[in-house]
Amino acid sequence: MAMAHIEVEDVHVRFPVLHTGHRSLKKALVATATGGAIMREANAAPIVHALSGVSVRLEVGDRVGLVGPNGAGKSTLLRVLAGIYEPDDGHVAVDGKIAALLNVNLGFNADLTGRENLRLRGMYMGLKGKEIAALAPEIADFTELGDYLDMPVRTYSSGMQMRLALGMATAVKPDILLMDEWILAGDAHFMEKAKARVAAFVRQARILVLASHSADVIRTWCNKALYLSAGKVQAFGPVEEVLEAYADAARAQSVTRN
Ligand SMILES: Nc1ncnc2c1ncn2[C@@H]1O[C@H](COP(=O)(O)OP(=O)(O)OP(=O)(O)O)[C@@H](O)[C@H]1O
Repeated sequence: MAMAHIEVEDVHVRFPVLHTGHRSLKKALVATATGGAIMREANAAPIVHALSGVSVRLEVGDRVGLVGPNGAGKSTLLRVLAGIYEPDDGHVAVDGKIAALLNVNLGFNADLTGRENLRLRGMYMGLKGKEIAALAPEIADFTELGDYLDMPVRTYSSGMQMRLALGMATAVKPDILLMDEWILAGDAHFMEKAKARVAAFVRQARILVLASHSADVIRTWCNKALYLSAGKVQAFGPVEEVLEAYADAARAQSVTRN
């Protein structure tokens, strides 16, 4: 059986905040309580330190919920794992076939049709033309997109794009699945139909990384949790322990604020 693992070593991601009016923006950013640490240098644009020395190793069987306040770095970490962002410093090694269901235009090329996007994504995942062609009817059936499959993706609603992404990802059975929780909240009819398939698909992944603000979602799908705050790992371990650490920190912060 194919092994899968993820090794993240001292990863840093920084975003320069480019804006013509960055002097006043700088003040506004520094005043915010949440989000990555903001660094200021004289006469330079501020830099958001979205991930700041993140290290973690994930093995087969790890189903990890990413938790933390807004701006903690959860989406950034998912994008680094998906290869969408390169770390500014540090290393990421990923072994295994990855599928990323992230809410960033879902990685589609808006000018290509649904079918063309499926082909591209299949190739990106290392499938051969014949394998993609063999999957196509099942995906078409699952997505219920009908003639829309031959229309450019820019004509799709966000729900339709979600169906297309989900149809493709669930057909290819990735070793490693990276998800935002939004995917678990589609329109009622479609999710009713998709539920069994999504559940089976999430379970078959050898490693799952799921960002969510819902403790219930984390408890349902995960066996570990990683608590990020200001781009740093605050806790990593069994779900209940980490959720407790996060809840304690949130309580402490609300006491300090009041
Ligand atoms: N493209 C970008 N340009 C500039 N700053 C960014 C960019 N993407 C993220 N950031 C900043 O990086 C930090 C981490 O953001 P990220 O989206 O990873 O947080 P998150 O934990 O996913 O938040 P949420 O729970 O609100 O979705 C934040 O301070 C955010 O403002």
